[in-house]
Amino acid sequence: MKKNLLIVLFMIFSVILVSTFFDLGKVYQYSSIKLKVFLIFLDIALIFFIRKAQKKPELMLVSSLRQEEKKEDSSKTKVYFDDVAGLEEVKEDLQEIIDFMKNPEKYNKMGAKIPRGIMFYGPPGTGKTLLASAISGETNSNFIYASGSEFVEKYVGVGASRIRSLFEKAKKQAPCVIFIDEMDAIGVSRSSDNNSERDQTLNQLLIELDGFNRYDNIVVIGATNRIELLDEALLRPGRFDRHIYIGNPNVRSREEILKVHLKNKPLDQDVNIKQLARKTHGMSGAHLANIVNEAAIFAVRENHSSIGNEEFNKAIERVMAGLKNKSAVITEKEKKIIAYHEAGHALVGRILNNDLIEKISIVPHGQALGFVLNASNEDRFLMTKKELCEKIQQLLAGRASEEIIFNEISTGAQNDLAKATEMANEMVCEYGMSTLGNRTFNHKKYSSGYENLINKEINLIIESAYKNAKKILQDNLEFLHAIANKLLTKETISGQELEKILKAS
Ligand SMILES: Nc1ncnc2c1ncn2[C@@H]1O[C@H](COP(=O)(O)OP(=O)(O)OP(=O)(O)O)[C@@H](O)[C@H]1O
Ligand SMILES: [Zn+2]
Repeated sequence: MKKNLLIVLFMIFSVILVSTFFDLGKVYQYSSIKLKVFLIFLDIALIFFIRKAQKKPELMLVSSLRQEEKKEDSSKTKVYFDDVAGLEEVKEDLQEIIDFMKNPEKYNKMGAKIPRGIMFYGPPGTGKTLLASAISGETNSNFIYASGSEFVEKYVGVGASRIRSLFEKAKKQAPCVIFIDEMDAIGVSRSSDNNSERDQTLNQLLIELDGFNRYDNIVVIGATNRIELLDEALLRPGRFDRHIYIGNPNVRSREEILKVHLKNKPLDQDVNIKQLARKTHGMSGAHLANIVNEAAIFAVRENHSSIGNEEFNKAIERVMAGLKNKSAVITEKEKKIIAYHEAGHALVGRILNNDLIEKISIVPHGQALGFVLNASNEDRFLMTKKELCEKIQQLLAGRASEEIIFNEISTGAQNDLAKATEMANEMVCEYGMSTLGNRTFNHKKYSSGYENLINKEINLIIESAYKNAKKILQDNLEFLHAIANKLLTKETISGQELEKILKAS
């Protein structure tokens, strides 16, 4: 505001100054040299003040704090865990922190330090901000919102001083939850480039995190879509040492989220929320909230007294059209291919018993359209040749399953093939596990005639693993169908549910 006023004054005086040189009628008949000099000085002074207003960190700090205050005002309507649908495991995980904030004496008496730095990571719009503000709601503490990008400045030291004032403010408002969204804006690995402003900001944040054990009752929550970019120092014990993944919702959670957002909205009787949840595969909570809102707007526009299926369909279409990540929009046919692909990985993995299987999912996760999560039952330092071959079989089982069921293969196995090739290459070139003998083939320290032989060995390992995986699946086809069908209806299956399917079929 102040800067704009200065600019307007500058322009007015400049116009008067210029006009004094052209003796425009009687108005300026007194335009003496003195007046001209006075106006020139005035303009120079104004330029000086405008530049100062642009540079002055304090001014910017005040404006950023005002922004923060605005955000706080808007968050005055408290959010509770009930407003966050799904994410049951995460909420359970957070109970301990909530208990600590409610009864700090209980923990202090035992000398127990609760992890107070939490990092939420995962795709955008999945409820990270919502969850953080629900923690403040549940503990009846203040919520301080900041975004990493607010601390990114050209002028060295400004970001660091904003971090300092953020924590000072938190100390004054304790008990409170500090939420820093877009952590990657300040927390990217310091070695990646030479940016001394960002390094100073990050260092200041580390200092505050280390110092804040002394403060009472402050929880700091960071959020990022890209945890792998963050500086390791930030994720170390005592800092953001709890890392909680918040992924896209599965069909049941989507139903719950839709219900939260449809609360208090008039619906046509034939609207089926379960069906809406099925239609919105791959969408985040933010997309679902958006769909409900769009549908309500459509209904108002058409003068309906309640929201009907037609409005929901239009809203889904509109939100899907706006999606940047088109991979999130998956057709029924693709969903089926993904389900059989993941079922293939899980079944071969389970039968070979490489690792216990913790979760199978066809909910998109980053670039992957589905995934099988192995729960390693023990830390492994050694792997046998047989185990490595079995791992490759599990990797190739996704494609094998697609080939068996659809008589066709898809691009979905790209990553699996890359990993399998890498493992086979290591077996031949690093572990001496091929007919080429107990030797390595590293750093080109071998004659060029070996290149062909190495390739042949890698191909042999991969071909035989693929054949084995296919045979396992063909011998257990009923299980494959059962797992894939379950995935199509539920989208995620736990390890225990997998065991149930295998027993029942
Ligand atoms: N689990 C959920 N339950 C209810 N609403 C949800 C849920 N997840 C997301 N939403 C809706 O989506 C909106 C955006 O979510 P939020 O801002 O918390 O996402 P985010 O993970 O912080 O996103 P980003 O990574 O882009 O900052 C919320 O305000 C809410 O309306
Ligand atoms: Zn795969």
